[in-house]
Amino acid sequence: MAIEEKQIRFRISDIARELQVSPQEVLQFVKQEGGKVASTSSMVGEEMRDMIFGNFSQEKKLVDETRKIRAEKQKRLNRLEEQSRKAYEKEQQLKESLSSAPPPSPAVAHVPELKFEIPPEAAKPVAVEPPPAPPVAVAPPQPEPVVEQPSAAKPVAEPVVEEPAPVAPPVEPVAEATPVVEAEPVAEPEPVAQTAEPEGFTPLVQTLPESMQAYEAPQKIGGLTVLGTIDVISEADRKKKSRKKSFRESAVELKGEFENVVSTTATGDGEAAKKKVAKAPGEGETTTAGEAAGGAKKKKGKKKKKVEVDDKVIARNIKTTISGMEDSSSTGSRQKFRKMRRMEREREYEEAEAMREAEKTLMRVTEYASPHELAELMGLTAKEIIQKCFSMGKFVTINQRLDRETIELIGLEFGFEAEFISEIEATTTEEQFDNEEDMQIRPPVVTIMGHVDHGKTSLLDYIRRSNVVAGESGGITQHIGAYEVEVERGRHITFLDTPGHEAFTAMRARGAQVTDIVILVVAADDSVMPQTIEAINHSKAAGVPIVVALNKIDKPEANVEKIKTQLSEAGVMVEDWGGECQCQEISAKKGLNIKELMDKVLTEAEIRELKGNFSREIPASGIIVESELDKGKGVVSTVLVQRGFLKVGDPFVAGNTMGKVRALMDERGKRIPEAGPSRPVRVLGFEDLPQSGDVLTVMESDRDARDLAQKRQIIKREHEFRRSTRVKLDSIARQIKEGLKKELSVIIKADTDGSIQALADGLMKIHNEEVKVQIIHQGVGQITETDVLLAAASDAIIIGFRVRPNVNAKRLAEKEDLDVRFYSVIYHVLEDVEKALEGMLSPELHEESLGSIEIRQVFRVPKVGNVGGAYVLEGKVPRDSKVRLLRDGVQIFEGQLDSLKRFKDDVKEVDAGYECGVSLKGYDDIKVGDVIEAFKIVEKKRKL
Ligand SMILES: Nc1nc2c(ncn2[C@@H]2O[C@H](COP(=O)(O)OP(=O)(O)OP(=O)(O)O)[C@@H](O)[C@H]2O)c(=O)[nH]1
Repeated sequence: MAIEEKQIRFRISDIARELQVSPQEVLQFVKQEGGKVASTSSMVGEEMRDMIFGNFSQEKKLVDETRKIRAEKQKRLNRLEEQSRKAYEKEQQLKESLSSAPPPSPAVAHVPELKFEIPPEAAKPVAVEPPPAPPVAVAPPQPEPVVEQPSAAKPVAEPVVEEPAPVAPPVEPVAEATPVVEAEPVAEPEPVAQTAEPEGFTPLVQTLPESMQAYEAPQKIGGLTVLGTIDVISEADRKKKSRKKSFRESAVELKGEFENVVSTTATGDGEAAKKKVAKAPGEGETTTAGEAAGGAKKKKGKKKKKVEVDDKVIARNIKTTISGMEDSSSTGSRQKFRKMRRMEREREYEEAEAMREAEKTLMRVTEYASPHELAELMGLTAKEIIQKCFSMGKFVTINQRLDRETIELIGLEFGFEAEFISEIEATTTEEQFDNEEDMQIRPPVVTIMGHVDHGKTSLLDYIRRSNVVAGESGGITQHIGAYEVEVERGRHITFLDTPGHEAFTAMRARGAQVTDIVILVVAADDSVMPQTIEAINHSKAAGVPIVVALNKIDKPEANVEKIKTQLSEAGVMVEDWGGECQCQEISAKKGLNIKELMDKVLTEAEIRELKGNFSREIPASGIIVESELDKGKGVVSTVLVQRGFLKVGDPFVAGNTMGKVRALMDERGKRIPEAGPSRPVRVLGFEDLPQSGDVLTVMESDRDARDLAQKRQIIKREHEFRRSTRVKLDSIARQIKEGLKKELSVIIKADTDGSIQALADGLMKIHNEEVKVQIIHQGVGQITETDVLLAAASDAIIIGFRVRPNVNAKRLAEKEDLDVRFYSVIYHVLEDVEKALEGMLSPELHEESLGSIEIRQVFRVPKVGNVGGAYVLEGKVPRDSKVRLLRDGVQIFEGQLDSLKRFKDDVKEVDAGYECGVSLKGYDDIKVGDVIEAFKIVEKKRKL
């Protein structure tokens, strides 16, 4: 256990998230696999996790693929981002270096031009003086300097230097500068420039006001755009749109600012500007602003265009790349999923086809059928069967009962596969078909379950007393095992008044599924108790929905939330907790909210659209709920009609007995002529006592009924006479080999929760390719009749770990021929199961019970210790036998008797029904009510 506790555990919901499937699905799977989990927040071990992954392998594959695609996509995005970041940084660097270093290399050519704006150098006045500027500018400098000035830079300096004071000059050069630039190549007079530069340039820059320096940047940015474009285009073709955009926007902004200044400074010379505009269309103001750029204009225009084109390309590229990635992740996976679904459907179809094919050659037959019966089933003559048997070396007569193997062989010879069914199944009248128009909504059949004292009887009593059909006096007084109540006008519910799950399971054990809905009563002032868990397990095993009734809410100590939590841990998630089970707080004693509870039951029934065949033409059928032998009336049975109408005078078979309906009575003892679907009715007229769960079927005639009943009796007798088909640990391997078993169902009863946990964990790990272990129920405490019934119904073995069955359970287990095993060492359990699955179970050490004694009084005897005044309940207890002391079915001590007396005399043994005095060797803490079980160990050879 210690080791297991250290194991890594995983939450079901986390696994589900990982697989991207519904947690409920995973929970269901874990439960199917026998995992002891209550809710999706329960934890499972590594092994179960692997099993889950195995089961949801397709989903896992899909998730992994999607994840891979996503990772790939992310990687590519990161790469893109990195590249664009680098490009952006590069641009920034360039921008900075250009704006901080005015006269550097190639672009420098333009830079000086920008300084034509020197006008502002005259600083503030500039702003005021713009108007005077134009005239001045136009007049003097325009012609001369322009022509002479070779490059933009030099002329700039010149006029400035030469005409320091006037504000206007600066403007002119700007205006001219542009044309000059265009004329650039023409310009020769370098010397001029040389002289001008040294004086004017430096100081100018230095004196430039900050604002102006800021304006320089835009100009360069004009160039920068170009630079940036080059870089961005070449390097960052996968640049992230947004970042690029922000950069471009900022550049445009700066440019805009610059243009404003320029346009305010250089106003008049529209023609030149116009020319340029014409040359570089679409640039509008930008082009006008670019006037200073002269010869660079063309280039600029071109480059601008290129930038745009490239931007589009980049945007497109990014878009395609991303959409491509999205495609592969979402559309791609969707396609895959669709493909998978299609394949799945195809597979399902193929399977169904194969099933249909197999059905054609399937022969449903009882064990020990005769050649005559086989011939009928296969559409042959009995002669053919007998001949075949002869050819196989078997000499049979027409009515001789054949064993299983022979039937299988004969079937194979004629191309049929034998499926063995019970005598009742075999003799159930042909398959019944229901016409759609005969099907009508029928009342739900409800069983109330819950722990002792949680209020089942009180609830049933209340319902019986109060919810009787309006207008009728008195409630239902007699106990008949089932009754129908009218909850509201026209809406009925049939209650199976067989509290506890014994009846429920007993019926199921006989193949009768009667209950549609289970009301699980839990006392809100108590907690979810062992029987509550049992009821949940039983309902789930039968696939019956549960409606929870949280009872005793009138009590101040009622804690509804606590119960809901415990229920969720037990695998019942109530609706307001997001589960599927409806839940109603009630007080059975005070009759609080019972109507609401009934409404919920009806809602549940509506959801399930419970329908019955209400045709009067078909032979009715029903289930025996309870039977008794009445001194005056003979056999009286409560029958729950399931199909058609049961009428007085109908001949019928019920299990192995038959009869004719002499009288029908309702729950109040009133005679009625007929009873339809979901109606419980008392039936008189049976020849013999039928068993709960037997199916009653109306036959054409008395004779038919008698024939069928006799046939069943014969088959049953043969069955009983032959071997049992119950699953046994020592024969499971054979059954696996024969393909009869695919899983070993186990019920664990143990002394403590810890033992159960350890056992369950250990057993869950045992599985091989052909078979797995499934724990269908587990609980603390002695083995009860309910456990035995559940084992019988589910064909399971019972493992008692340091616990024993009570007397009734023991009897029932013997009667049902169930394999109940007792252990006190976990390792032995696991070893036995493991070996059994491999067919290697060694000769079994079988324990034979000799008898049991109940302690009824305890005496303190000086020097001896506690001595029990006891009574032998059953068997014979020898003095020297091994014994175990049981308290409430749980083993407290195992050892030997110290003394066994009758009236102060030591005796060798005491028989059942006699009193005696006992003491145990090495243990004297005996208590009233303890049971001492005497047994011996015998070695039993393994059956094959
Ligand atoms: N206060 C209160 N007591 C209740 C309520 N329902 C039942 N009881 C009491 O709880 C006790 C047990 O109720 P039962 O109806 O006998 O319980 P049960 O589940 O049928 O018990 P078993 O038949 O022994 O399995 C009785 O004393 C009831 O009076 C309720 O709603 N409120």
